[in-house]
Amino acid sequence: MRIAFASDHAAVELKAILVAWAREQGHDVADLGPADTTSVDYPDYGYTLAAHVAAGKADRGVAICGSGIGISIAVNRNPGCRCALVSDGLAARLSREHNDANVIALGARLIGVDTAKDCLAAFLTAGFGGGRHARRVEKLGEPDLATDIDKEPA
Ligand SMILES: O=C(CO)[C@H](O)[C@H](O)[C@H](O)COP(=O)(O)O
Repeated sequence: MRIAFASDHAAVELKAILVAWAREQGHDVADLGPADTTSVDYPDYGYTLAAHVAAGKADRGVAICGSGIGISIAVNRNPGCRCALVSDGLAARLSREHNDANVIALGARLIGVDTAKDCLAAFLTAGFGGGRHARRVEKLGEPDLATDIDKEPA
């Protein structure tokens, strides 16, 4: 699988560990940076990753910052991405089965390496469940609905 990784300065170390792990598993990995721990802004790297995934250059994306929050918000600004902030393997699996997430976000300051690997392994192996979940994911592809003040819940 083609997997793209990006982070901010807070997560360079965890990113390097996960990149190496993913390569060991035989995946085709792109590390979109940053390369060192010089302070950077998570939107810059989140947007780069989101554009990469939305353009079809990677099948899945992994976005990491200190908490995972900022970079997940950045990635979700791209309508071609469904980014799930996860902190355990079950949430990562559900992000695939129920939400067809194509990006996960991790908080390097909040979870340990083993948990991060659990999240990544589940994210890479679980499939989308379809059915009722497909109807809901389709609605996520209509961002205009989120700003329609007259819209009643279905
Ligand atoms: O976006 C975040 C919080 O929502 C991330 O945790 C960032 O990595 C964090 O804000 C960076 O903080 P720093 O004090 O500049 O290292």
